Amino acid sequence: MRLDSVAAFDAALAELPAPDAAMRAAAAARQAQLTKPAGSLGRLEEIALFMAGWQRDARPRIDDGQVVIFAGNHGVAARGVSAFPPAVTAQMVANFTAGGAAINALAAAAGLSLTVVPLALDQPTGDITREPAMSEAECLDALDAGAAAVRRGTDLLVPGDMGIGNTTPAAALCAASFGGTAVDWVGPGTGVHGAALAAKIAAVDAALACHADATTPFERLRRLGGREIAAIAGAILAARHARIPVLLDGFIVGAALAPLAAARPRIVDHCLAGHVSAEPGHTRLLDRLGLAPLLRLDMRLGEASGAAVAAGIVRAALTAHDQMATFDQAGVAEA
Ligand SMILES: O=C(O)c1ccc[n+]([C@@H]2O[C@H](COP(=O)([O-])O)[C@@H](O)[C@H]2O)c1
Ligand SMILES: Cc1cc2nc[nH]c2cc1C
Repeated sequence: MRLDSVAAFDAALAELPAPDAAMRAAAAARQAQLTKPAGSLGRLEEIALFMAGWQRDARPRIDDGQVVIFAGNHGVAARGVSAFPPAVTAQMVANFTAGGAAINALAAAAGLSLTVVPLALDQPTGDITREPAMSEAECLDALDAGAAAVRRGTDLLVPGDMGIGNTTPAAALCAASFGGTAVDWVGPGTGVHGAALAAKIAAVDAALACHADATTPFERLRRLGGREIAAIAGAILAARHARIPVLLDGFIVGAALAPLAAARPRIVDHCLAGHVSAEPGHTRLLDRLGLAPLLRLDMRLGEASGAAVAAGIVRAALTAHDQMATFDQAGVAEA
C-alpha cells in the first residue's frame, strides 16, 4: 500500500480491517479438542487464536517472519539527550549489515529474516524543541518507506528502530498523544542521568510547548517524531491492511503507534506486545495502548531485540496448536 499523501495515510487509519472471525472460531474449536484442560496453556492459547484470525488460517504458522529495522537521525540529539554520539546510528546500521548486532543473533535464533532500512542518515530531523522534525514530504517519504519495506507473504512482522536520541521524540509523542508532562515519559534511554537527564526532560517539555497545536496523528508524527518512527508507523499500518500480525518491540516502536492509537485505539488490534522495556515510560505506554507484554526481561536495546525473543513464544504457541493430538486421536478421556 502507498502512504504517499496525507489523505492516503488518513484513509488507511480510518478504515482498519478486522481479523477473520470464522478462522478464529475454527482455531478455537480445534483448541477445545487438544489434549489439555481448557485454558491450561494460558496466553499461548490466545496467541494461537490471534494469529489464526489475522493469518486467516485455523492452523497459523510462522514460515516467513520478517524483522525490519528502520534507522534515522535526530536533530535534538545535538542537545546532549543521549549517552552516545549520533554517528553510532550509521555505525550500527553497518553492524546490522555485517551481521554483528544483537538482532542478527536473535533474529537467527527465532528463525526470522532481517531487513535494514536506513532513512537519510546524513540528514538529521529538525530539532523538535524549536521546529518540526520533518516537512510534510519528508514524513510521507518515511511513512511510505515503512509501508514498502513490508514483504509480501510475510506472516509475522517485527519492526525495530535504531536512532541515537530517539527516546526523546518517543517521549514527546507519548505525552502529546496520551497526556502528562515530560517527567511522566522520559527515562535514561541509552543511559543518561543527572544533568543530561534534566536536559532531556527540558527538551521534551519545550517540544510539547512548541508543537501544542499538532493534534492529528500525521501532524504529531511529522512535528514530534522522526524518520524511523514514522516508517515504523507506516509499516504497522501497511501490515494491518495486508492482515499481517505484528509483534511490537520496546518504547520507540510503541511510541510510533501512540499518535495513531490516540485517534484510533483499534490500530493495535493486529499487534502483540513482545516485551516491556526497562525504559520506564514503556510500562505506561503499554497500559495506554491496552497491551500486556509477553516478556519482561529488563531489556532496553531497541533494534527489535525484545520482540525477536518474544517471537520464540509465538512460535511455541503455534507449534503446540498445530502439532498436539486431540482427545479423540490420543484416546484420552475428556472432562
Ligand atoms: O526499545 C527500547 O525500549 C529502547 C530503550 C532505550 C534505548 N533504546 C535504543 O537506544 C537508542 C535511543 O536511546 P537514546 O538514549 O539515544 O535516546 C535507539 O537506538 C533505541 O533503539 C531502545
Ligand atoms: C551500541 C548501540 C546499539 C543499539 N541498538 C539499538 N540502539 C542502540 C544504541 C547503541 C548505543
